[in-house]
Amino acid sequence: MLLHFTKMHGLGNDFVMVDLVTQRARITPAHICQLADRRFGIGFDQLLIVEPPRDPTMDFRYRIFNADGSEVENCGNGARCFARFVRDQRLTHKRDIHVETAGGPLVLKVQHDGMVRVDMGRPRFSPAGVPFEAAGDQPLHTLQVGEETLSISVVSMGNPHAVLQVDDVESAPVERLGPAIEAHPRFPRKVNAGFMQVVSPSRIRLRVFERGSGETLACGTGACAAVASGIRQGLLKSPVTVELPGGELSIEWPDPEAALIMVGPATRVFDGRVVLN
Ligand SMILES: N[C@H](CCC[C@H](N)C(=O)O)C(=O)O
Repeated sequence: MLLHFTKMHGLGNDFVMVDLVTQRARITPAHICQLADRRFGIGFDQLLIVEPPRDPTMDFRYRIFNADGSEVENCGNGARCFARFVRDQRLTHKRDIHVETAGGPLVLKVQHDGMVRVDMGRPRFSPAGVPFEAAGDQPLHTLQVGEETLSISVVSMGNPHAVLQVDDVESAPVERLGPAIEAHPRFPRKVNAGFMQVVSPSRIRLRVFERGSGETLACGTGACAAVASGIRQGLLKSPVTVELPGGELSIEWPDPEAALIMVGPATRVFDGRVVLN
């Protein structure tokens, strides 16, 4: 069958968007891996599938799949692209969009300047909520990775994050430590590994080795997790500009009881049709 799709990105974190509101298709894990392949398929960091809502008070449901086919709970850059996509596809004319995700409901606002504002919900630090095997909740945990003893913070943004503070993101050993942290046995559902350099209380530089997709040019939930971790440790003060390899995000977390707010771009690249075998 032929499947219509749209290619989008949020600061270089790239997505294939599929509208299953006006199309009907059964997309299998094998299809997802085929479509993810940057030579034999289309290529993406995540596949985002838009469906009618299950909860009638919501506007849509959207499902998120990593390049390895795993379904996940939340995707910050993807949420912004989803909001732009449903308006471009004329599936809604709303600017304030309520969407169901596996990680819970999100409220998105498409601003008149084209940027998208996402209420990303509250960060959760309890190890059980990440999940991460640890005796209790604390700002920093030690994690043994081979010969190295790392000091990490753990945060759930609906999806799991480990944040490691580094002196310089450029020289951080992301290729080596990223996969080792991602698959560490103390993270029963694996984890996204963020490498955070604090530039000032209002600016960080960040690289993220994403669970199920590898290092990406940007990670929205990773930016939120890093800012929440930095504020909790007294290193940062809201609002914080997060400088990622693909560009900048603005993250606000005005107080510990509040939700994190992320504002950033969503870019449409091309529309296409793909054969699903
Ligand atoms: N790899 C992530 C999902 C995508 C998150 C990222 N692309 C973002 O913008 O938040 C995970 O397995 O939890």
